[in-house]
Amino acid sequence: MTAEILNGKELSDQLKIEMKQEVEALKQEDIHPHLTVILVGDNPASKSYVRGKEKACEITGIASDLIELPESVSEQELLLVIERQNNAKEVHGILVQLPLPDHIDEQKVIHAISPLKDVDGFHPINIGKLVNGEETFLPCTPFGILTMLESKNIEIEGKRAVIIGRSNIVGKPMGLLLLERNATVTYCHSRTKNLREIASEADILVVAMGREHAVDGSYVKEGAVVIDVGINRMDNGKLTGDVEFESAKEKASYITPVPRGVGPMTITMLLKNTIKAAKGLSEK
Ligand SMILES: NC(=O)C1=CN([C@@H]2O[C@H](COP(=O)(O)OP(=O)(O)OC[C@H]3O[C@@H](n4cnc5c(N)ncnc54)[C@H](OP(=O)(O)O)[C@@H]3O)[C@@H](O)[C@H]2O)C=CC1
Ligand SMILES: Nc1nc(=O)c2c([nH]1)NC[C@@H]1CN(c3ccc(C(=O)N[C@@H](CCC(=O)O)C(=O)O)cc3)C=[N+]21
Repeated sequence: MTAEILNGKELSDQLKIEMKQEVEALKQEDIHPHLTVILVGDNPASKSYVRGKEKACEITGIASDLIELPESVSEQELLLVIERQNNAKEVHGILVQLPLPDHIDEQKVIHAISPLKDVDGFHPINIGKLVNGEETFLPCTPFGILTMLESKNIEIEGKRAVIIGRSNIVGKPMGLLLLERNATVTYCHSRTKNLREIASEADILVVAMGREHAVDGSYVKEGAVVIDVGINRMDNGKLTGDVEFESAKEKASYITPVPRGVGPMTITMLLKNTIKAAKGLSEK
């Protein structure tokens, strides 16, 4: 089998056209969706993601502010900046770009963001809702992956899903979302034994390890759906995933490329959550 490529860039572009119309309609009702992105330090990768987010906001007509703080900013000062955004009526969504410098407690910062403006879906209240299967802001990367699966009518119910990676922002919420949709979910991580054996039982294999080409075709069951979340910069400057694309493609039914796979969908779901926040707050 040779896989069909799940083009996240193309799907993102389509969704952005729909969102642009939705934003225009909201503006008629005097609701102006507005996202604030807070960037600490000048990590080049973070800067590049943030630029992507600003561009996507511009395309869809969402207002975006970027607050850049120096690497040396104190935790207290950052918390104050967040508090101000929590209280700013015109701001619907707040995103603090991760990772943060070592002297700042990431969890403390995530706790400080109003759950109503937590468009990343990282606040413990929103994670709790996700665990309970209640309506909430879905974390953008898993939400984007789900949207890609749905766009191809890929069945989830009853399927065996294997997630490699258990981070709070990707692996864990991904498993919860698939479980909610009645998949049988297995989490793998760095202490997992027989990774290849477990992975090759998956109907849906999600790889979020942050290790260039750690998974190749020998980990993929014939006909499986392979989702590559990894973003790794190679020595030649190009981006590549956690999956060795060529050999995995020969066995999969669907596969996401890197770049132009999951990454663009993550940003698009951020916009979706911002629109949702704008609608929610306006109802109050
Ligand atoms: N496309 C997108 O939109 C996004 C892409 N990313 C990318 O996805 C990747 C993962 O990100 P993130 O979840 O934040 O990463 P983390 O580094 O937080 O987590 C990596 C996970 O992979 C596991 N892992 C590492 N090595 C192995 C191994 N040899 N065998 C099995 N499991 C292993 C770790 O296990 P343990 O817990 O035991 O340490 C951990 O759970 C990165 O490349 C990141 O850049 C991230 C966010 C969004
Ligand atoms: N609070 C917070 N929320 C996040 O959602 C968040 C974060 N912090 N920190 C870092 C990770 C990573 N992430 C990506 C977003 C888009 C692409 C993306 O668009 N990638 C393009 C390539 C972009 C390029 O060429 O540089 C692609 O895969 O095609 C990748 C990765 C969001 N993250």
